Amino acid sequence: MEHRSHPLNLCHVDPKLIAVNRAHMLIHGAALLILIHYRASFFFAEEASSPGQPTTLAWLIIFLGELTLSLTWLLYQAFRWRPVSRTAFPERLPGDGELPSIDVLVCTADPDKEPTVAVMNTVISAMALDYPPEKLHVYLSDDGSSLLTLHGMREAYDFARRWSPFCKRYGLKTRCPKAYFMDNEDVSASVGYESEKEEVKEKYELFEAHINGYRNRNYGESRDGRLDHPSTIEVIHGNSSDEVVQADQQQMPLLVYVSREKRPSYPHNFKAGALNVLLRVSGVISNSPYVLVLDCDMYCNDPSSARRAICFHLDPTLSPSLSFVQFPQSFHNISKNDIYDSKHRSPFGILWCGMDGLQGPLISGTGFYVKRESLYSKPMQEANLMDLKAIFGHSNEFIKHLHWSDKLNKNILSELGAVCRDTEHLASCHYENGTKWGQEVGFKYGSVTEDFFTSFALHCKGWKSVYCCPSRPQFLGASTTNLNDLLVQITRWSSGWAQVGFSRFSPPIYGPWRMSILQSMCYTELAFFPLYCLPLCCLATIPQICLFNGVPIYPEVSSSLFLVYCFVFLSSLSKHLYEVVVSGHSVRTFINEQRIWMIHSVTTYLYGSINAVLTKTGVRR
Ligand SMILES: O=c1ccn([C@@H]2O[C@H](COP(=O)(O)OP(=O)(O)O[C@H]3O[C@H](CO)[C@@H](O)[C@H](O)[C@H]3O)[C@@H](O)[C@H]2O)c(=O)[nH]1
Ligand SMILES: [Mn+2]
Repeated sequence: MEHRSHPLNLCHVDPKLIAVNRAHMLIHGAALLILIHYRASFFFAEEASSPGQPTTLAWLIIFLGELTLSLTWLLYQAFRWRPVSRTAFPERLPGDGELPSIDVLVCTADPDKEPTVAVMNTVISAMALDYPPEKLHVYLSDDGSSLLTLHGMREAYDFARRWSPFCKRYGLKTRCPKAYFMDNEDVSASVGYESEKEEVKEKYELFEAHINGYRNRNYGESRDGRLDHPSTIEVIHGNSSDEVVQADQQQMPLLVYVSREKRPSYPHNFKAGALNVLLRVSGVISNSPYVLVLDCDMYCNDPSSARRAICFHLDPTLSPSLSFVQFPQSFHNISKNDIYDSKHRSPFGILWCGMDGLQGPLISGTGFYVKRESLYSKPMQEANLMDLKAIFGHSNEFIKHLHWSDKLNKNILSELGAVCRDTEHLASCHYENGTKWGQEVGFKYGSVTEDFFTSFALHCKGWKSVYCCPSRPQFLGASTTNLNDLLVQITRWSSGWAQVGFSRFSPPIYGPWRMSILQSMCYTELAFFPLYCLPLCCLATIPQICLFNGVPIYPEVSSSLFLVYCFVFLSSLSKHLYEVVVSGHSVRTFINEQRIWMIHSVTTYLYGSINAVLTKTGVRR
């Protein structure tokens, strides 16, 4: 009863929105059927010219284009079928003693492109999450294997020992120091706040100066080693001489630096490879049942995300089948007139809410709390040792930990050297040879968008996910804001999605047997929407050529079918406009989104699709 009257979370369904969506589906769908009938009947009409005639060819191309667009529209309706939103009540969680522990996995790859001070701000913000420090363990994967990053971690640990107690003492919301000092969030009128703030600010400036000084002194640091280096794992210890820190004696979250081995002859599988190494290393050190994944450029903007996520993970009805809780990606560098749609409004504002009402949203790369067990696939209890080794590799230590959960290796701090030596082979590049890492366990290899592929695999296995979207962004990062970077990024994503679409796990074939038809429609739409490039390229050329050559391909203005064409055009635009406005955005956003969608369709989606086809056929490696 207690649980029913005070649930840890609520799911809200908006009947009005659902009614609008479904009514629109019906009317718009009927209009599309009329148009398809109109096109199809041309080919059966007696006066139709023979195949090969320019008119027939033009009609055929336009028909195929319109059919593809109609099919994409149909798939898209799955997102509109039952959108929901959710609220979590962290204040209703049990006491700290009963909370499960959490491992935070942060990835960084290149200290030139991802400035070390910013990466450390992300690390510090994660260490300052509102969660019992003995139950929080932060791991940073450094794919660049840079001494600067390792040095930055030591500096970050020392600064965090001053910073976290300060945040907790005054209940600060912004726990990323750089953002806090920039925003000038003044929350407390307590005595001593102002002077302590000044002191901490000084420490922060010193911390920045130390890292930048180190970088300048070692500017010549060789870059050759990035693709060729052994693994390094180090548990970071404080070395602070700060008196306040010495006196405070507050417990800090465990902080671990991990740089996996890389050799030019071994594929490193990008971020998925890095995350799998972190899963193994954290699995033998802290082995928390829940894992938060963060990109190094996305800091924790609100300390309550961990407790919010745990509200879903501890919910007795959701918990057994719940794999992950995804928070939206929000960005701090978006201008008011976001001409390139850098904030990705549609996925985070519409699509993920739609999937949340089905089986759950996708992993969005960062800002999600996943249950470790769901990434390990099979139930461990029954399997024998040889089977487990064939799946997880040869580490006895790692396999031993599969059976324990939530037990921090208490000896870690005393036996630190030995543990690190032991874990180093878990981070070696041949550890995964002959195992199921990247296929059946961990993050999936085979697509540059490991997040899309991994969530598809999880949903296929019957796991669910939820989308939590509180009004204050829980995570904030930097988005791509110039056209060049954006085009490169979306080409990469399109290629990754299409890679899954063309693989043997293709959602329309592999999905419907393993998940609901609506959920697999969502995945199909996402995997194949780079193919928008085909109808868009046709429609951007054929009608114009026909017009100049006097070939009629649309009904005459006086025909009633002309009205149906107008209706379909206006109806799809007004539905888009409605969704933009209802989500609190302006007409300008609508115009920007229309424009960038067309730009993407004939550029990035096209290149991404071509790239996926070339990779599939082996022309490109
Ligand atoms: O070999 C690599 C490559 C990347 N990364 C890290 O992965 C993260 C994402 O990479 P980035 O180059 O920033 O890609 P984006 O396109 O910005 O990332 C988006 O798209 C990716 C692929 O879908 C997701 O993994 C990300 O979470 C999502 O933010 C960053 O922290 C990188 O440091 C590695 O650790 N190792
Ligand atoms: Mn990024």
